[in-house]
Amino acid sequence: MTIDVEKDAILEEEKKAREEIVRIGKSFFDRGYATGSAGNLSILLSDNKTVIATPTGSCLGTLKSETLSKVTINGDWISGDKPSKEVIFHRAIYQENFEHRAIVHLHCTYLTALSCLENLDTKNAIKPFTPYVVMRVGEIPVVPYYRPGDQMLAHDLGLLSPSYKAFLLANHGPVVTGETLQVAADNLEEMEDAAKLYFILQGSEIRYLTTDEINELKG
Ligand SMILES: O=C(CO)COP(=O)(O)O
Ligand SMILES: [Zn+2]
Repeated sequence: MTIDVEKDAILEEEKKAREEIVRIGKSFFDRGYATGSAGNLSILLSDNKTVIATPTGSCLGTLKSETLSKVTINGDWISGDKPSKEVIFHRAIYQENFEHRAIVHLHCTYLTALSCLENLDTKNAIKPFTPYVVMRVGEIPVVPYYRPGDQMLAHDLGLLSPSYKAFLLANHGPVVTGETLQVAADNLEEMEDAAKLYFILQGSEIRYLTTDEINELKG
């Protein structure tokens, strides 16, 4: 590839990433997964150095492609509005595992409710009772509570990043990764539905999947 063709491909990739963030942010907001200015989204570009992220305080329903934040994976703010205060943990997740290409963090109702329960199993927040969460994300470790934007969130998520695809921040909400932003969004929706079912099933005796059934899904 000549330098010009290469440059065009990079610009095209960045344009698509920006459009994807705007489209998926609006979809989350329109369907009630995101409210007010909570939550943040990001995509790591194929250079493994550049992250396009939602600006701090932005409403996911009204994002603008040209004002999204562009930062380096090391934390330098290149352009756009001021990045999300959680970009620090998005960067840590990418830095520790390049298989994660996009991240969704929301305060969606059921997963956030789940994150507020005492005595969660910190190794896996959703004990499997349906197959899809197991198939799509596997186990979901719980990160202890820290205030939003705290460096410790980045520290803990960075340590977990090589081994997991999704995480639950205690008393806060989910962080979900994917090989694309659409995959991360689909993973989050599957988790949100499982958390909803978990609350609907309170008071009923749940038949959890057996170890054999879970292992078969991990295949
Ligand atoms: O969800 C949020 C904090 O955890 C929102 O923060 P930002 O507006 O800085 O992205
Ligand atoms: Zn948050």
